[in-house]
Amino acid sequence: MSDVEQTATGDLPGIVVTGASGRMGQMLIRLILESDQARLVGALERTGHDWIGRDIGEAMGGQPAGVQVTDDAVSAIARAQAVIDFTAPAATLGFAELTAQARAVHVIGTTGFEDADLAQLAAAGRHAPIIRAGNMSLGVNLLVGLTRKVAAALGEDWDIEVVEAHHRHKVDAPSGTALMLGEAAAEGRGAALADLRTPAREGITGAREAGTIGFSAIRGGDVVGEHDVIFATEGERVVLRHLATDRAIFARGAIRAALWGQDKGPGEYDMADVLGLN
Ligand SMILES: NC(=O)C1=CN([C@@H]2O[C@H](COP(=O)(O)OP(=O)(O)OC[C@H]3O[C@@H](n4cnc5c(N)ncnc54)[C@H](O)[C@@H]3O)[C@@H](O)[C@H]2O)C=CC1
Ligand SMILES: O=C(O)C1=N[C@H](C(=O)O)C[C@H](O)C1
Repeated sequence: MSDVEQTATGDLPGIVVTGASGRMGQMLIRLILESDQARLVGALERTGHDWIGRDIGEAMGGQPAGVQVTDDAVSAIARAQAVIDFTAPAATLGFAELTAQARAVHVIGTTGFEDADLAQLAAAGRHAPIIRAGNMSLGVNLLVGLTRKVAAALGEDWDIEVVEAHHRHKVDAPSGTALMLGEAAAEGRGAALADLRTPAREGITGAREAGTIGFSAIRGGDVVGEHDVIFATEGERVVLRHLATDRAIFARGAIRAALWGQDKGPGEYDMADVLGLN
């Protein structure tokens, strides 16, 4: 590579990918290596993972990428303008402290947070931009707006149910996307989801309580992600549906968010901000 090319590449925002060997981690690394708008400056995995010390391109079965997989998050994040993080809640909370210290953009795709975790993320967001969404795809973020509108237009005699399906490896339920859709439906009804949410049903549950929002989760095979918001009343149903068939939709959204965040101040943002849907 010539000096001119090196300088041009060096000016691009440097991105660290956490959970580098994961389903989303590998997809992100592939797309960043192909991108002419960002460069890969780090690939993080958990301590003890057998990819630590290997070139990430080779570990993924391809050409060398010139970036070694590491568990040294402090050093990797110190080099980053953005960290894209699809791991697990405990790991993400640790990375949020480091991105706050490094003043790097933290793009969080991880799902399954408890309320206390979200309070910790809010604290980190006072030092650097955090962009978090349970789903980074354009389609789902459009569906969120539609769900809010339909819920606002239909009265309480329309029952709302969110049904989702994912691959057999998924560890959290309801999915982050299902919760986004449920929150949008609740907002449309002028309420908080916590006040309307009905968890998964089993046994003699009694009849459905009017005005509540129900959740059901299916797990199996290699389903990438499917979400239905069902509005049901006597005699008719409206179903809003999103089907994901390729994880690239989430990775493209996350990279777009990392670039969008480069000139943003500290704060918590979501994909509606990134996509200009607010
Ligand atoms: N917001 C969105 O658009 C999407 C969110 N997700 C979420 O992203 C998360 C990950 O999903 P997948 O990639 O399918 O899971 P995965 O299990 O394939 O990958 C997670 C990776 O994180 C790594 N990891 C765990 N702790 C770590 C640590 N402390 N340091 C570094 N690496 C660590 C694991 O070793 C693993 O390689 C889940 O919470 C999932 O729900 C997934 C797809 C889209
Ligand atoms: O774990 C997954 O795979 C996915 N997780 C996100 C979620 O919890 O909604 C997004 C997508 O549905 C895939």
